[in-house]
Amino acid sequence: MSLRQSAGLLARSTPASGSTTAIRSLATVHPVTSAKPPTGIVMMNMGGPSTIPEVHDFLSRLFHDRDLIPLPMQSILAPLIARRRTPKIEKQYTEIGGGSPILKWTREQGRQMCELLDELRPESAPHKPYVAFRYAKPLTEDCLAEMRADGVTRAVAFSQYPQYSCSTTGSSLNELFVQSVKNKRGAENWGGNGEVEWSILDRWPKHAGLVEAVTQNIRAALKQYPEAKRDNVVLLFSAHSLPLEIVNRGDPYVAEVAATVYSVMEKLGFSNPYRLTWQSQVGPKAWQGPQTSDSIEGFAKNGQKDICLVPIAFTSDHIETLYELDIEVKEEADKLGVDLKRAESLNDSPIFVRALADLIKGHLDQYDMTGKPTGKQLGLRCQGCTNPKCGKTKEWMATGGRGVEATA
Ligand SMILES: C=CC1=C(C)c2cc3[nH]c(cc4nc(cc5[nH]c(cc1n2)c(C)c5CCC(=O)O)C(CCC(=O)O)=C4C)c(C)c3C=C
Ligand code: FES
Ligand SMILES: [Fe+2]
Repeated sequence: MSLRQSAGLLARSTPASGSTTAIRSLATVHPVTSAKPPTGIVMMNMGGPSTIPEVHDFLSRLFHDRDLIPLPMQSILAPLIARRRTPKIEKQYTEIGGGSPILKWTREQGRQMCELLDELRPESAPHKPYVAFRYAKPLTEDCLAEMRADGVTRAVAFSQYPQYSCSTTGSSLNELFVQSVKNKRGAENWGGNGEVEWSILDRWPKHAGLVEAVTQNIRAALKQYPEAKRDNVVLLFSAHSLPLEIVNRGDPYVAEVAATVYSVMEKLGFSNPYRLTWQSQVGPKAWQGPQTSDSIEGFAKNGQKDICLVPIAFTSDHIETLYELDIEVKEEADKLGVDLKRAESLNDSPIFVRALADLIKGHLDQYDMTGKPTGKQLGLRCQGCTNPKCGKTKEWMATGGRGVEATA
């Protein structure tokens, strides 16, 4: 299919369901040269260690993040936990081929998305993908430095988590705020005083292209079961769990994951029975359940032995699909006599890449029309939020980046 044909498909699809918020922030840029600077599309995600020697630093950054895991005496405990956990996690990344593929897939998704966007929306072309990972390179500060070198003056912060959690997208946005403030201070040292106009695409749990891409992967996985059994295979949607204390303070993630699942099932015409389960709990606290592995055991005991796993809260492969589901959970399922298969992750699915381009096009159109500095949903703090960083980030967004130093 040509890019133009793809663009036609996109034009017919539903407008972006993600909320669009916009901020204008002062940040450092080089003086703009005669060539038009690119529109920056900043792909925000947690990242993963691309190689085994990067595992320790990845875990160390992760356990230092108070937006994800608030620990007592964080600066003392985080390095200890990271060091203790490193050998086990190194082994897991070794078993899945020597590292996380998340950077490879993000770059590929970004490249194809921007190629499409240049055709779909010439008025904001050229579009350039930038990667801002929270715990692995390239980090937010690396991303901002690259944008500065390219002379970017307009950028979209694009969360790669379809469903919003304050522990994931919220953490990335808080980091973008912190690093942008540093960048602004850097600007004065550099003598530059350019302006980057930011807008934020923070969630897209029911986007038609996302739903269609997941649905296609489920249909392909179901084809691997004998026809006689196919319609009764249980679709077991599996998402990374959240500690209950985060759910109970009002985090929207669990509800938004459920919204994605229901949209996918609607698209499938409720062809199969299904459940939503939760995986990857870490540590002794209570987490959202039921757990994916317990669910398989329970279904097996009740005589349901045909199960298809569907990863639903992450858009590319990672340790939780390639190790936890494909190795650990699969081994358990085999012992229980369960015929367990898995729908592929979205990775470089052409429908998914078109969905990404469609999301950004809808977002840019909406921003150009409304120019609104903040979206309603992103502006609302959780009812149980006590994290001052969330307030400052949202204030920064709500004031369109003005008074950025005062709030830092
Ligand atoms: C939507 C996805 C994710 C949510 C929500 C999430 C919350 C969350 N995670 C931890 C702790 C850890 N997560 C780890 C790895 C990891 N987490 C996600 C996704 C979500 N996490 C992914 C995709 C990955 C793997 C990255 C890759 O391989 O590319 C880890 C490190 C691995 C380990 O030590 O087991 C930890 C720790 C918490 C505490 C949390 C919610 C508060
Ligand atoms: S924890 Fe949700 S806004 Fe702060
Ligand atoms: Fe996680």
